[in-house]
Amino acid sequence: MTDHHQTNIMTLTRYVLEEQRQHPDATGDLTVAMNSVQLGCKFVESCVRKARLVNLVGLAGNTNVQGEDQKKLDVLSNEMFVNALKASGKFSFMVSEEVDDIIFVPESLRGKYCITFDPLDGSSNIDAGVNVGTIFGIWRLPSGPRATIDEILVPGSEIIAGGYCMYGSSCNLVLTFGNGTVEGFTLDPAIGEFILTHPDIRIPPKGKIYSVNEGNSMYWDDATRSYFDSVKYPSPESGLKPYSARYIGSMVADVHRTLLYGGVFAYPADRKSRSGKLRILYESFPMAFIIEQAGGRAITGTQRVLDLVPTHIHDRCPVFLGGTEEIAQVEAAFASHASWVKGNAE
Ligand SMILES: O=C(COP(=O)(O)O)[C@@H](O)[C@H](O)[C@H](O)COP(=O)(O)O
Ligand SMILES: [Mg+2]
Ligand SMILES: [Mg+2]
Ligand SMILES: [Mg+2]
Repeated sequence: MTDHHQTNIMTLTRYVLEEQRQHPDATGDLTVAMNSVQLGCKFVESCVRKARLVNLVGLAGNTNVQGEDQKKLDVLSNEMFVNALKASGKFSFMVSEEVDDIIFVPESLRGKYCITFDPLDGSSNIDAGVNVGTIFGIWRLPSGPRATIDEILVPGSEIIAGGYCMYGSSCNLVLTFGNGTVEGFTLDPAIGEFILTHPDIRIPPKGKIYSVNEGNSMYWDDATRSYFDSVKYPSPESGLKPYSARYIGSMVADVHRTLLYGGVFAYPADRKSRSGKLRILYESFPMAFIIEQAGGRAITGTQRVLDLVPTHIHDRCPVFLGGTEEIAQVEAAFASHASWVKGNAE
């Protein structure tokens, strides 16, 4: 290293290659697959930066399977990811938030993985220039190119890689392969490479921030209300201070802050959205995987998120994720209001 320049840098590609070397039977397929993910993220990052200047803000004029109005950037990001991922030759099929059905890759380009992704998360924020992101999960298909959809309608714990990229004041890609570490990379726009800047991220067991759309609180169940009341109005005897509230409305940004600073992020079920809002395969599972690998927990209120088995590709689930102490308190709130939950499930 010279005075100011680090020359032995850990890029994302180098990191993935080094991971691969830990596994003597590895074929390099995951490295190639990750390169196509990186390409998609760099493309979206570049589009997000110039969106206002090149008229990439606003609606595309279509709705997706969730009934959401697609933004121009939702559509463009989706197309970029689909093309880059297909071209890698490592995926047999894909599930995207923006595409109603499974995307099957042409036979000649099929590989042993499936990828699920939310190409642009938090897209309602895009027109205001607020942080957005991409979320992805990678799955090994036991039957490889001959796999059927059943091979990803499996418990979330079978995911093999999860990550997100946040297009914010900097562009950060956070990734785990499930070996108990979560690594954070920052894009150096000068060389177009993601550089390891946040090695081995650990979520604090207890934080000071809660993150939830409180505008939905009139629809909450008693367990959810009692948990959030407990962080806002700690009993005087406890000597605890109330938590601060932070809510951006981009899951990637809210989870990223929770991962780094600690606390709790939630999108609970409520009387309006009986399964919450976040989609299991490409929002809840990858984020739950990252949070668990960083030492935290992710639950629906009553169940570990990664124990869920979706029945449809766009299924949703409630999510509470954060530090171990916060999630133990959420669990306690749901246990003590179990009768409410049971009564409503019937
Ligand atoms: O579900 C999300 C949106 O995803 P999307 O833009 O559709 O990929 C999350 O990013 C946000 O956490 C969520 O949209 C915030 O929802 P509200 O609080 O506005 O209901
Ligand atoms: Mg959407
Ligand atoms: Mg999303
Ligand atoms: Mg999206």
